[in-house]
Parts: sequence; structure tokens; C-alpha cells
Amino acid sequence: MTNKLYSIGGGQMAEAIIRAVIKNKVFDKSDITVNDISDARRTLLENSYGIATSENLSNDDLAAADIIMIAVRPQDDLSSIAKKIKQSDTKAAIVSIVAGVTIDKLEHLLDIKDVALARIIPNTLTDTGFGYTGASLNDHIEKEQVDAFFKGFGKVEYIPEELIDTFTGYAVAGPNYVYNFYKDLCNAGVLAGLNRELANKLALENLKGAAAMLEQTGKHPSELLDINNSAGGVGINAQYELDNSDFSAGIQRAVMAAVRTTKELGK
Ligand SMILES: NC(=O)C1=CN([C@@H]2O[C@H](COP(=O)(O)OP(=O)(O)OC[C@H]3O[C@@H](n4cnc5c(N)ncnc54)[C@H](OP(=O)(O)O)[C@@H]3O)[C@@H](O)[C@H]2O)C=CC1
Ligand SMILES: O=C(O)[C@@H]1CCC=N1
Repeated sequence: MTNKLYSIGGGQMAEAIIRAVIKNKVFDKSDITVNDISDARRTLLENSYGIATSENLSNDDLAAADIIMIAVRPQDDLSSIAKKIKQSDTKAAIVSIVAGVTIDKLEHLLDIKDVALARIIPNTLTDTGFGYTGASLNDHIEKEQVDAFFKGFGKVEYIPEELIDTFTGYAVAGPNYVYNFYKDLCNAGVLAGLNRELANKLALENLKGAAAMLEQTGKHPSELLDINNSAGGVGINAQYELDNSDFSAGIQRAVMAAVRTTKELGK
């Protein structure tokens, strides 16, 4: 890809995306510029990736960009950013990664006729090649304008916009649920007397192996549990305690809270 990427906001998520697209050769570092109000972030990005940065939104950079990524937080000054994009006469496709903020709101803020716009929610597993980005496109953008960019930092699922908040709370926050499960499982091993290193190693192996079993067999987890839980045995006794706990509802409440928060952040 010989296009130019201009990111407004150079925080954690923008950095993860930029690191991946450079590594996967979707953009050359010389074709990426980041605008960020934080001196510390600009210095870090310049030193770590050899990309250009700017403190102020530059007309020239906006006009030269093929893709402008809006990567600030929902509570940051989106309307000033949108105003400067409008004033720049850019022809770029605009990609917003801002959680919760709708295409309708972005179109309204940008106020550019027939603006090519994608609202995405990137995953946080960009360094691994795993993890889906959820993407919704407005009526004025072609998938080809952004598809290679999105695939440069993982997998992409194009979804109707009404699903994107759910996608955010369930799939993009998804690794957080798994990290929590892993942490608690490791602690259980330590509680039972294993040293930390061994407990962590065994839990990680089981996490990867169980994921591979689900993928390779295509079986429902209940079928795999039936195989593992012998009559009156170890597994079924552990199962009884899990079934008797808040385990399932706790996970489901956490996902619902994440979806709810995504919707509230965008208002
Ligand atoms: N982190 C994640 O896991 C995910 C994040 N997202 C979305 O990505 C977006 C960014 O999140 P994240 O990277 O974590 O946040 P960060 O706080 O790490 O990054 C935001 C950056 O933007 C800078 N900034 C704020 N206002 C402006 C402005 N007007 N012009 C230029 N730069 C500005 C901030 O500077 P300063 O700190 O000085 O204000 C900061 O460096 C959010 O909208 C979030 O919803 C989406 C998916 C996953
Ligand atoms: O919590 C956050 O801000 C990000 C957005 C989606 C998931 N994590």
C-alpha cells in the first residue's frame, strides 16, 4: 500500500495499530503521521517507530492523507477536530475508532458532503494476528478504500452499525474477560499449593489447548465437559461448585455493563 495515513490521536490504540501496519508492511513508516497534543506521546512515537508527528492539526497533512484515523477518546474535543478536517478540503476516507460515537454523529460533526466514513472498533490483539475489528461503513465509502488497512492489524468483520456497541463490549473487551479468567485460575493453582510459575504455565497451556479443542472438534463445550467429567469424579465435583456460584451470571453481567457503557460514552 502506498497510501498515506494520518492519525489524530496517538495513544495506546493508535500506537498498537501503527505498530502492526508497519510490521505487516501495509504502510511504510515514512507514510504515517500522527497528530497528538501530548509531547510525551509524540516523542515516544517518533523514537519508537520513526514516524512523523505534529502538535497541531496541519492542513497539508490532512489534505495529503488517503486515510485519516480519528483516535482520540469519546470525551475529547471531537467537534474541533471535525471542524479542522472540514476546513482542510481533504478527500481522505475518515476512519473513526472512537468507541460509542455513531456514524450519524460523525457525519453531523464533519458536515462534509458525501464524506467517506468508516466507524470501526479495533481489537486489542493487534500484535498477535488474532482478534476481530468490527467495521461499519457509511454510504459513501468503498470497502476497498479501507480493507487492506483494517487487515493490517488483525481480522475484520463488517457488521451493521446497530451491532457495533455490542461488538465492542463483547468482542473488543473480550480479551479482558479471558485475562480475568486466567488470573483467577492461576491464583487457584497457587492456592492449591503450586508455585506461581508452574501454575501460570499449566493454566496458559490449558487455555490454548481448550481453544484448539473447541476449534478443531467444533463441539459444544457441554459435549467436551461430558467427556471430561467422569461419574462421581474430580471434574463433576468442580462443575457442581461452578454451577452453584455466580460464575456464569458474573461474566454475563460484565459483558452487559461493557455494552451499556459503550452506548453511554457515545452520547
Ligand atoms: N484502548 C483500547 O483498548 C481501545 C480503544 N479504542 C478507542 O480508541 C480511542 C483511543 O483510545 P486510547 O488509545 O486507549 O486512548 P489514549 O488516551 O491512550 O489516547 C488518546 C490520545 O489522544 C490525545 N488527544 C486528546 N485530544 C486530542 C486532540 N484534540 N488532538 C490530538 N490528540 C488528542 C491524548 O492526549 P492527552 O492524553 O494528553 O489528552 C492521547 O495521547 C478511544 O476513542 C477508544 O474508545 C477502541 C478500541 C480499543
Ligand atoms: O475500554 C476502552 O476504552 C476500550 C474501548 C473498547 C474496549 N476497550
